[in-house]
Parts: sequence; structure tokens; C-alpha cells
Amino acid sequence: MSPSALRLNDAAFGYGGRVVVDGLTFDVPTGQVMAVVGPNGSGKSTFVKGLLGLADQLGGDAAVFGDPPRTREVRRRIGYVPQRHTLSASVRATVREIVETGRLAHRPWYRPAGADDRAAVDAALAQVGLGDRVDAEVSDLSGGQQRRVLIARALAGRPDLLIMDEPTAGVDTASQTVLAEVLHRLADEGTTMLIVTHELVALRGIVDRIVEIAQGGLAFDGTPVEWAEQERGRILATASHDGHCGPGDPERSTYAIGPWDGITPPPAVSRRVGGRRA
Ligand SMILES: Nc1ncnc2c1ncn2[C@@H]1O[C@H](COP(=O)(O)OP(=O)(O)OP(=O)(O)O)[C@@H](O)[C@H]1O
Repeated sequence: MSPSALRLNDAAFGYGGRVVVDGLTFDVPTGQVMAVVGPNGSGKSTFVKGLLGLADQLGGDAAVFGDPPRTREVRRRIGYVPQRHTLSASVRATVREIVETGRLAHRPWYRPAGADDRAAVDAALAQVGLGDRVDAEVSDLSGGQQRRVLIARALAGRPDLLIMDEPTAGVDTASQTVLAEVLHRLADEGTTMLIVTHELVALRGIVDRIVEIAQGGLAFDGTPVEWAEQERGRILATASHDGHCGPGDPERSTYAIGPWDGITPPPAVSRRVGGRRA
């Protein structure tokens, strides 16, 4: 069995002593791709920021590769692509200069970038399909390309765990497709990923597992097939209430994973954790 990249036991995270999300208990094995979904403001970003030491751990246990968050070792092993982040038009920097900042945690501040740093940057840019834009000004790139630059910056640190907060949000459909291809490739290469998203459709075939955070707690933990089955149940419940929706109408799904065709639900109904529902 693969060792755990992430192990949480009744973990709580928040800010300034105020708990935003709690009761998080699950393991993420290395190589797994996990999507974190949930309504706006439910605490998804707070959870991932807690793993990075950017939000406070306010209870329970959390370990990233066996170490508590906030340690230098953990920061070195995680690559992070923050939410709604593109690069300002006023930033005068090349793609290489931005991606190279992903190497800063890997050498003393006084040492200039060396051959290993340059090789890591080149490899990261190749991974996101921007190998031919190394010397471009980032301000000349599209929003989707800038997002790929930020993923490359995270990859340049050769992370053992890649955390992305809504990587496909706010970019055009063509860029979403390219981003999905990039994430597909990373998944095929065995990269452990934790992806906060509202757009499961864009990640279809990439994620192995879906965790839902709602009302500040864990509401669902299961496979995409189990998720689809749960969504089918939600749709049917809605349909019987308002009478406007045909059974199985994916448009009524809060976080549609796509049309149900091709998804065979398992015999067992989906798991619900802790009895919480959005
Ligand atoms: N730096 C902060 N300091 C204090 N409270 C914060 C901070 N960041 C977020 N919050 C609060 O934590 C709660 C959860 O926010 P969070 O960003 O984790 O939700 P989310 O599920 O990621 O939402 P969205 O889907 O809109 O990104 C909100 O009430 C928010 O106001």
C-alpha cells in the first residue's frame, strides 16, 4: 500500500482562533488525485492553506508526509498554485524568471540559480507545454497561459504534493482544455494532487477521489462514480420537489461531473460522512 501523502484526524483549521472547518479525517495515499469541492465559503481554501501553514491548525492532527504543517520540510515538499491568481500586467518579468522563483526554497538565498535550478525550470515548463515560451514576457501571455506558468512555478520545486486552488477557474474553454491535458499528464506521471474546484467536468477522468466540504465539515468522501450516484439522488430529490426537472438532468447538479451516460453507479449508495449536508 502507498504511504500517506496526507493524514488528517479530526483536524480543524481557521484564522485568529476562529475555527472555519473542522472534523476532517482522511488519508490521501501518494499518487492519488483528490478533488475538493463544496459551496462558496465552506472552508476549502482554509483547509488547503492549513496544510501550507497559511491558516492556523486549531485542533486534531494533520501530517503531510509524516510531518506537521508549517515545518520547512513540508513547505519544501508541497507545490502550491493559489486561487484566482494571474500575473499583473505591470509585472515586467519573463516566464523563466517567474518559474525560477519556485526554486527559492531549494537553495540558500545568497546562492544564484545553478544548473540544477535551470534544469528543473525547463522540465516544469515542458510539463505544462510552455517550453517554447521561456523568454516571453508574462504580461504577453493569456490568462490560461499565465495559470500554466504558475503551475510550472509550483512544479519547479519538484514537489511531492501539488495543491491547486481552482486551477481551471476564470480561463477560457480552450485554456481549460489545455490545463486539463496538463493535469492529466501529471496524474499519469503519478503526481499526488489535491485540487480545489467548482468544475469537476473539466477534471473528468483525472480525479480518483472527491471530498466535499460543506458547512465547515466533511460532507462526502468517495470516488467520482459514488459522487455521480449521490448527485443523481440530489437531482431526483429536486425534481420531485419542483416538478421542473427530469430525472437525471445533469444541469440540476450543483457540481455536475457531466452527463451520466458512461458512469455506472456501484451497487452501494454513496457514503455520507458525519451526517452533514449542504
Ligand atoms: N485570511 C482570513 N482571515 C479570516 N477569515 C478568513 C480568511 N480567509 C477566509 N476567511 C473566512 O473563512 C471562511 C471560508 O473561506 P474559504 O475561502 O476557506 O472558503 P472556500 O470554500 O474556499 O470558498 P470559495 O469557494 O468561495 O473559494 C469564510 O467565511 C471567509 O470569510
